[in-house]
Amino acid sequence: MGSPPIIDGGFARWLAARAGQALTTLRTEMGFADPGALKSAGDKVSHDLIRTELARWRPGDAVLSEEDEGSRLAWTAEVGSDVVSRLTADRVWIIDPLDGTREFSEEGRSDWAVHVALWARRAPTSHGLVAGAVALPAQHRVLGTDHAPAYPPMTVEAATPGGGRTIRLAASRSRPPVFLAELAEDIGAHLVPMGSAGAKIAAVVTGEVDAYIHAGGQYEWDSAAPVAVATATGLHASRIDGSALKYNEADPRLPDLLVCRKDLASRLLAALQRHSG
Ligand SMILES: Nc1ncnc2c1ncn2[C@@H]1O[C@H](COP(=O)(O)O)[C@@H](OP(=O)(O)O)[C@H]1O
Ligand SMILES: [Mg+2]
Repeated sequence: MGSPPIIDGGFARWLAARAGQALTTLRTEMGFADPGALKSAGDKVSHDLIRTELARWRPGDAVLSEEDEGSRLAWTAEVGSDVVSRLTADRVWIIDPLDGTREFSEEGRSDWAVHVALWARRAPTSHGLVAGAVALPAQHRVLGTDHAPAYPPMTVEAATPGGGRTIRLAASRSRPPVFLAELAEDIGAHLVPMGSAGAKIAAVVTGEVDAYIHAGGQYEWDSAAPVAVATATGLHASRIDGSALKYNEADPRLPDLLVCRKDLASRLLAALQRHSG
């Protein structure tokens, strides 16, 4: 095997793709008879692969991974030195080895992903993410900041003044925000249930849906890599109150977000203000 790309964006794509291949192989080998075992094995195989490659190729960088012990804890004096090291590090890889774990364990579903993002202290962006890749192995694609996808094409109806195409809103198929059905009805939007934050943000990036709204709980690794890709593409990404998404915070909880086409952001933020309070 040759060396991976030196540039961080290319390296993130390489790493996410490799983990995605390992997950695809695992799904084939294990089958779907025991979903619990498949989920656990998937988390472990992908996490171990990513951890090993990061230790080998980026030994000086810190890592925040969903599958690390204690990763969900906010930093306090009692929490171990791993957490402290990422808070003083200049570069931190934020990893979700398997996003959409539930869907990964269901035969025929392709809405699961591998997330690899890099946060840097001296980043020019407010979210601090400088590279990222989202592998969607069952969709045979990897989206990455190294070759940021083109901005999603505007439909003919949306481009027509007064054109009233229904907004397509992606949301969690298992844990949608409690207020979302009402919000959708208010703005005449159509809900598209889907698993995995990465798969939903990828659907916004490719123009399959117009927006993704989440609230009620999530962690930095659920959105870091897909938000890096979405913002590199030029899409809007923020908290649902419009404030900036922040990564590598002492508390890794990042419970809500809005990712959407720029032209929809003010309308959706106004609707969120009416419904999410
Ligand atoms: N209320 C909640 N609290 C914590 N995590 C949540 C959550 N709702 C969604 N998530 C996480 O966000 C990711 C996407 O969720 P969903 O598929 O429902 O949209 C999943 O990541 P994992 O699959 O990595 O656990 C899920 O665990
Ligand atoms: Mg996740």
